[in-house]
Amino acid sequence: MSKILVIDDDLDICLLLKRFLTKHQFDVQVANNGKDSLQILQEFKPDLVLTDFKLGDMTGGEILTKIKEKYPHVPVIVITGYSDIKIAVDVMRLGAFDYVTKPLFPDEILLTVRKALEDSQDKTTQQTVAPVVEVGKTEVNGDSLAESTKKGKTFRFNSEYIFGNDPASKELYRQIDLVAPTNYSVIIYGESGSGKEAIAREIHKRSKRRDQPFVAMDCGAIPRDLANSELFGHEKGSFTGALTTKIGHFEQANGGTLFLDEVANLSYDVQVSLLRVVQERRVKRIGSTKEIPLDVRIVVASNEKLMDAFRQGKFREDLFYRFNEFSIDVPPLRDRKEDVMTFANHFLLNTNAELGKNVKGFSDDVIAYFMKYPWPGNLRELKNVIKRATLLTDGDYIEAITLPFEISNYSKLQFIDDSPASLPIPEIDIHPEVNSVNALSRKNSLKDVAHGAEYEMILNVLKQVNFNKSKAAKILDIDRKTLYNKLKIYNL
Ligand SMILES: Nc1ncnc2c1ncn2[C@@H]1O[C@H](COP(=O)(O)OP(=O)(O)OP(=O)(O)O)[C@@H](O)[C@H]1O
Repeated sequence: MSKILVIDDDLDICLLLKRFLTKHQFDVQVANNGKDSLQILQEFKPDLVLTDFKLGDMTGGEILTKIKEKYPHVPVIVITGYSDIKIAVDVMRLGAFDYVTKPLFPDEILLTVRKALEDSQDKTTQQTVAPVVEVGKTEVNGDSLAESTKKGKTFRFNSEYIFGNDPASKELYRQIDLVAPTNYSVIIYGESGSGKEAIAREIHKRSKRRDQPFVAMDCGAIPRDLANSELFGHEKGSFTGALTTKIGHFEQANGGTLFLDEVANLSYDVQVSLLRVVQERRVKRIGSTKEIPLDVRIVVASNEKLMDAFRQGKFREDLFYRFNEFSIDVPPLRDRKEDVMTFANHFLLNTNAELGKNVKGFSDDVIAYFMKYPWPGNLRELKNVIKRATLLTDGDYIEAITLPFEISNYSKLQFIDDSPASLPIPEIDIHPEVNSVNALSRKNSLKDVAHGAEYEMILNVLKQVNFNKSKAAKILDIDRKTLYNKLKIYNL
């Protein structure tokens, strides 16, 4: 039975999550603040942590960093506020496995929890990903999918790679095709969630090493003092706390590919050791004199250009040149607009299979919103939006009401007015429980019209004063507290 630690300062949420997860055969403990959670972590040794981003005594970033310092292999799922996509991007950078947004939906939580546990198991057994499943470019064949699900053919969520049609994507895949069969080291640059790890796996799958292990290490999430032993391994008793012998990632990846995500985060000392291992193609576990010959292809990823990092003295120049045999720039999703619906359909297909649903596609409004929105969290954000929307959809098509506020109101939230002709904007859904399908039936009530006018007024004033809340409250002739309450209600 997998063990889960739930951290939230809201006792009701803790209770609900505990009940729900226990019902699904998990062993659950809860903590209501950061300090207690660290204590429970040590004693309970959970397989997974589900934590709210805002705790009374610590921020989500702090708690995440602390967990990752001590328990780098424990996947952490962060619960974020409804429209906190920037926070979501940040927590992913800090090493969260995934994030779920409020309001919480049990099925979504369960899906993410299962995926995280499955993924961490995969990592410990060092298996490579499931084979690529070819899917149609823009159409979702719900029936055949439901059929295959019925027949018990399993589609692993998140595990299939698809190719887009945007010229930027075509160029990207041409480069993958070129470099994959070689033994070159590769640097993959791209924003968070843009698909760097997916590309590294694809390179591995298309190489002669495909039957050997693919090992991924998130250098951003590993604390400095653990990085050496994670990479190179250690012998039992070689330092305090080395209770057993550990095989490092290099050895685990021997014959295959080692993927170092966020490589610029490795400390300078670790970079020195890394360079030695890469040059000599031999590794020694910490505390051992035995040299183990290596045949490992290295693929690294970084958010920032390594050339800049070495110019700033953060990254070793010689290591940069070792890795830079080939480099790939992954375009952000907003720069490959032609692919948005290809990926959307792909994620819908997968989510349908996961949930045993048969949602056929997207309404025209949704497609228009998707094309307009800049997707700061890239493919990861798109995937999460679709997971949630599919869950909320009872009909055949995903409707705008199931989208997060910041997507369905994106144009309204911009300073520049968009032409209404270019994007049909339905009424703003003013309720925090925007995802609730019931909200649809309330759209024409007098109360909603009043709320709508209030919302517009507040938003306009906020824009005028560049979102300075004190000034806005003054102009609106309300006190700051009232303004804050209204911002909360309107999810602004
Ligand atoms: N070509 C693709 N086809 C299908 N799914 C994809 C593709 N590329 C990325 N994804 C999915 O998008 C999500 C984000 O991708 P990935 O983890 O590779 O991004 P990343 O750039 O490595 O993120 P980070 O910078 O946070 O490490 C994953 O769930 C991944 O499965």
